[in-house]
Amino acid sequence: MRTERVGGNGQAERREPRVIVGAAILAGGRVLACARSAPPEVAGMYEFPGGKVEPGESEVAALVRECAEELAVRVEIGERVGRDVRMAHGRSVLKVYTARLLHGDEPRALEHSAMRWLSAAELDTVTWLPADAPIVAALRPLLLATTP
Ligand SMILES: Nc1nc2c([nH]c(=O)n2[C@H]2C[C@H](O)[C@@H](COP(=O)(O)OP(=O)(O)OP(=O)(O)O)O2)c(=O)[nH]1
Repeated sequence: MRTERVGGNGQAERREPRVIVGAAILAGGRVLACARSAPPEVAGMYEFPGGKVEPGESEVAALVRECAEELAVRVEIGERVGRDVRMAHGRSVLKVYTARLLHGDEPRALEHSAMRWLSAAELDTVTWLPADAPIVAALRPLLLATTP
């Protein structure tokens, strides 16, 4: 996917959208949802832990790094969940992967204001960031299939 913008020389430049990765951490038929603490417009809304992929970094490496930074956990990254979600008029794209906790690690909300483990039936009990809607929809059958 590419977006166009007009550069300083007045010509259209093409640039790849910024990739944002999110981890749908699954355990016991539940997924970990994390409440953003900032910025104010989205504070309290839920998301998947993650963030921007840095230049030269793989999506999996970015997820492993973000989960360590935000939750102090080690994770194994699994398959994609849902589709690519275009955000910010195509300037960025959200990609979510399943993940599982390793070595008995327990997430701690180092950067989020709250965390909740949600079952399929509880997915709609929090307000997700708008871009996450198609991912949450794709997660529902996955959670139902893995409910213990
Ligand atoms: N991590 C994450 N970000 C999401 C989700 N849904 C969604 O719209 N976003 C948006 C919110 C932010 O605008 C952007 C992620 O940016 P961020 O600020 O969290 O990224 P980052 O951790 O790399 O932060 P920074 O280093 O730039 O401060 O993507 C989601 O489920 N998870």
